[in-house]
Amino acid sequence: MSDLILDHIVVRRGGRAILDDLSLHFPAGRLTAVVGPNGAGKSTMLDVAAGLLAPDAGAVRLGETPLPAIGRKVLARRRAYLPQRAGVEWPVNVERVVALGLTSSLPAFGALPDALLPAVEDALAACDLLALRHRSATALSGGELARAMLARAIVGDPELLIVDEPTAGLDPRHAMDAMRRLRTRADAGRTVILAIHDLDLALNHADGIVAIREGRLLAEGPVLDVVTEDLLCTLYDVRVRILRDADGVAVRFLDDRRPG
Ligand SMILES: Nc1ncnc2c1ncn2[C@@H]1O[C@H](COP(=O)(O)OP(=O)(O)OP(=O)(O)O)[C@@H](O)[C@H]1O
Repeated sequence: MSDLILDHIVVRRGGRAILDDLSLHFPAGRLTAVVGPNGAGKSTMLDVAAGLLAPDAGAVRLGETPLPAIGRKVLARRRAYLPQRAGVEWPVNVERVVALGLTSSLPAFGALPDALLPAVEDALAACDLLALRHRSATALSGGELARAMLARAIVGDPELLIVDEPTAGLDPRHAMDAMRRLRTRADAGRTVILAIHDLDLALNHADGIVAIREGRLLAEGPVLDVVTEDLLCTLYDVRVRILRDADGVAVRFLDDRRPG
């Protein structure tokens, strides 16, 4: 199992640096939540971390090995990446969508190869999709599709799992289930990175936090050490209360502009 290291990453678009000298360390065996306001650079950073976007400067390493030195096929086996707004263009059924996380080539119709079935069954069960396995992916609700996409990302049990907003559109039970799945992968030694706006989920399930604002690192470290009301206030420009009790942590944003 390998840590993922981002070393002085710069990405420029339209004449400005959208990632500005960003250095990060994502340890193996940890679930790290990447947080920050819209446009902070989270998805861009995940694209770089996944090896899908070459930075204008800096380097990414998985363990000791620079990502570009890992062959494309090997990298596809070692890491899974679930982008924001992942979708399905073709009316293939859910179990086939999930199986495509194990192999890049699969006939559009007919039974799945036996060798793929155990892992596909596990991923379908983990994401509460067994009852939907024969449904066309183009006929799923938004949350059901998000679960199918997460199942596809986890089905191969990759060493590096990068997921962008996997709980967006999920109801509370399925969102918590999704976080628990990611937690389980991290506990099994995988390097798990997720971008997320739901701070309650992030704070209650992640080990580490990376806070990014305007393409720069604002804070990084264990959740309990790093996340404070001051940090969240600086990150989002909103007053914040962090409430703690025996059930966990909750973040309340205080709307100063609320009428009345
Ligand atoms: N191809 C591009 N050309 C110009 N600007 C871009 C391009 N891609 C992204 N950006 C800009 O880079 C910034 C970072 O975008 P990114 O998608 O990484 O943010 P994010 O933190 O994931 O935001 P969100 O929370 O809204 O998903 C944004 O201001 C975005 O408009």
